[in-house]
Amino acid sequence: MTGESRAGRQRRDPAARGPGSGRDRAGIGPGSGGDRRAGRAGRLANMADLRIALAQIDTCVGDLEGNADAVLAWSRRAAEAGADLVAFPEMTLTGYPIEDLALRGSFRRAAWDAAADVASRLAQEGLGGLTVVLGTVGSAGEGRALVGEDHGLPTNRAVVIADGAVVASYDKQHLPNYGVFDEFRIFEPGSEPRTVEVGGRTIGLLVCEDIWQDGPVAAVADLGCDLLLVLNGSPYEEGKEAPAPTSSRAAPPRSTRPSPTSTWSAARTTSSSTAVRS
Ligand SMILES: NC(=O)CC[C@H](N)C(=O)O
Repeated sequence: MTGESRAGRQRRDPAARGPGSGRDRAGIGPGSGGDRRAGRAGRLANMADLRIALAQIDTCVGDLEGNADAVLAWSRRAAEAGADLVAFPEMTLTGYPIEDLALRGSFRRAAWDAAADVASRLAQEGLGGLTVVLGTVGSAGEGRALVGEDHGLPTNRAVVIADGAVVASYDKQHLPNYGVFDEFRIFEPGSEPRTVEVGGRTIGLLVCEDIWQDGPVAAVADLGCDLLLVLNGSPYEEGKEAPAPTSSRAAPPRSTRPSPTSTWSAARTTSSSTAVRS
C-alpha cells in the first residue's frame, strides 16, 4: 500500500458479483510453490514452446460490448497465429480510466457478465483451449455480495479465461493516484498474489503499478512462477523509462526463486499496453 489516507474515497452503490480473488480452481491460485519449483529448470528449458500473443488494443471507456468484441476478434487472430495465451491491456473490458463508473454496482455486474460472455463465446467457437488474460473491474468481498445486500468494493482486476469460463482473477495491489492516475480513490487494493498454470508453466499475474513498487513481484515469485505477465495501462510520457526489474529490488533473489527478468518486451502506446517478462 502507498500509505495514503483512504478517507477521501467515494464508495457508492458497491454492488457487484464475479469470481473471487481466492483459489478459483484446482491448480490455480496461491500456494507454497515448492512442488512447482521442482520442475522449473525443465520447464524453463521448454519455455519457447509456450506461445504468447500480446494484443495491444485500443479500448473505449464504458463500451463493454465493443471492447468484448475486440477481445474476441483479437483472440481469434491470436489462435490463428498458434498462441497458447493472449494477453490484453489493463482494464480491457471496461476501458481505462473508468473513474466513478467503478463505483456503480450495475456497471461491475455488466463487466462480469461481459467476461463470462467472452468465455462462452470463445468456447462456442472452439477456442476454449486458448488462455485469455484481460483486465476488467472486479469486486472485493463478493462472497458476501452474491446474496442480499452487496458490500463488494471495486478492484482493478485481471481475469483468466479458459475452457469457456473465467477461471482465475488477480486484484491489483498498488493503485497509483498521481499524474493522470486516479485509482487509489476508486479501487480497493488486492492483497493476494496469483499464479496460473498454462501449458505446464506457472505464470505470475500482476497489473502495471505492481511492478513499479516493492512487494508484489517478490510475493508472486515466492509462489514459484516461471514467468511474470503484467497487464499495463500506461500513457506515453516523454522520457519515460521502463521500470527497473523489481524482482531483484523487492527482495534479494534466493536459490529457490526464479531468476529476475532476462528479457523485457513491452510496448507503450498513448492508451494502454501489455508487457510480458520472462
Ligand atoms: N496504470 C498504472 O498502474 C500505471 C502506473 C505506472 N507507474 C506508469 O506510469 O505506467
